[in-house]
Amino acid sequence: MIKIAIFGVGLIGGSLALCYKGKPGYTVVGHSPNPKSVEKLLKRGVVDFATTSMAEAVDGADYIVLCVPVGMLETYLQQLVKLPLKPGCIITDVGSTKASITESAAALQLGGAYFIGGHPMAGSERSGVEAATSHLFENAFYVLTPADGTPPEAVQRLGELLACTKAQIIEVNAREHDEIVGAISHLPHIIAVALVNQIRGYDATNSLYRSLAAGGFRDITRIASGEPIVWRDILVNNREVLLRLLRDWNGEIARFIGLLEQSDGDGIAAQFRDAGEFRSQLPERRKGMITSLYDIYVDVPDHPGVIGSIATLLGNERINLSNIHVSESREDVPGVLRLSFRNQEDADRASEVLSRQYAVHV
Ligand SMILES: NC(=O)c1ccc[n+]([C@@H]2O[C@H](COP(=O)([O-])OP(=O)(O)OC[C@H]3O[C@@H](n4cnc5c(N)ncnc54)[C@H](O)[C@@H]3O)[C@@H](O)[C@H]2O)c1
Ligand SMILES: O=C(O)C(=O)C[C@]1(C(=O)O)C=C[C@@H](O)C=C1
Repeated sequence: MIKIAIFGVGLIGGSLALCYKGKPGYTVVGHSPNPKSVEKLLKRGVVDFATTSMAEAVDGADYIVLCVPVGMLETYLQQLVKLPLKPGCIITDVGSTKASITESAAALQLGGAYFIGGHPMAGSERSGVEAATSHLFENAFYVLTPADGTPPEAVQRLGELLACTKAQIIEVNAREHDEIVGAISHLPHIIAVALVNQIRGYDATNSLYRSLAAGGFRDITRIASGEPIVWRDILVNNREVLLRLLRDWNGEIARFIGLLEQSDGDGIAAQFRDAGEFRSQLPERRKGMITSLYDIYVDVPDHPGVIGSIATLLGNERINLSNIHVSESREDVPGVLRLSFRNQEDADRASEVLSRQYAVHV
């Protein structure tokens, strides 16, 4: 039996737990310092066992996964290595920054255990175990940041464990990770929050701002609803990288101010062209997505239950849906659903079944 101890069973810890819970050969133990949370975890059935005791959680554990906010990682690691750990035990984390924890771990005496930093490039603006799902990591990149000197066998063992997440494992240097993820994740979160707060200020004296806020504002600001403590810790931890990125951001904004001052329409259009071209090259369907999915598009009327009836039609034919995305959800406009399948055969069969009732495009 492989024992996995998860510290901090929230969105990410809970989603990881669900990847193993109920799979033969695995036992998942959840830890929380709070007895009420322990009760909740057991009640929700996210873990096999839950405890407030660190020692009990790590006793005999083959893997320990730290899923607490970045600001708590080092403290947890220091406490853990004082406990008797199973020889060969692999400790990993899921923190959104990697340099500081990887460097702290390298400076600690881990006994017979190994630390390998980890970061699944998937998540949500939601938080807590209520938002956890076993599919969260499917097709996403999962970054590992082993320090120099970590035995390759240990990295391989962790990769084998994480295969259950259906994510694509990739090794990246911890500092390079923080530079890149600072730019593609942390900076966008700052921009989203700053933008929402700018509009919040205008809305304070005229609530038409919130009333008229439509798709564009929602699309760019979803991530402004991230969990405040989680994001506080990430930004403070990656402060130096972010200060550099924000100075570059000021340059981008200054460029727009200049173009507008000059009424330089061609310059503005060129900015949109360059951005659109780069954006069209991003993996489209989901952050970090790497494997191809096979898509079909279905026009659907805007009424409740339509997604359920499509899922039922597919379920009746035993066609597995991998992903579903609502492309248009305004009240007055029929929606377009993008349905993704694992292979062309499933996509073709789904197309045939659904086209009996709906307009289907491939
Ligand atoms: N949210 C995302 O999109 C995302 C994606 C990838 C990685 N991460 C990383 O995953 C980790 C967890 O984030 P999350 O989104 O699951 O957050 P979450 O709030 O859903 O879960 C955090 C968990 O840690 C516990 N916790 C919070 N503060 C604690 C403290 N002081 N002491 C002990 N436990 C504490 C909470 O009770 C909860 O169980 C963070 O390090 C974050 O950087 C987040
Ligand atoms: O999709 C989201 O809501 C996320 O914020 C996920 C996201 C990201 O920025 O892409 C956020 C933090 C992570 O550490 C990894 C992924």
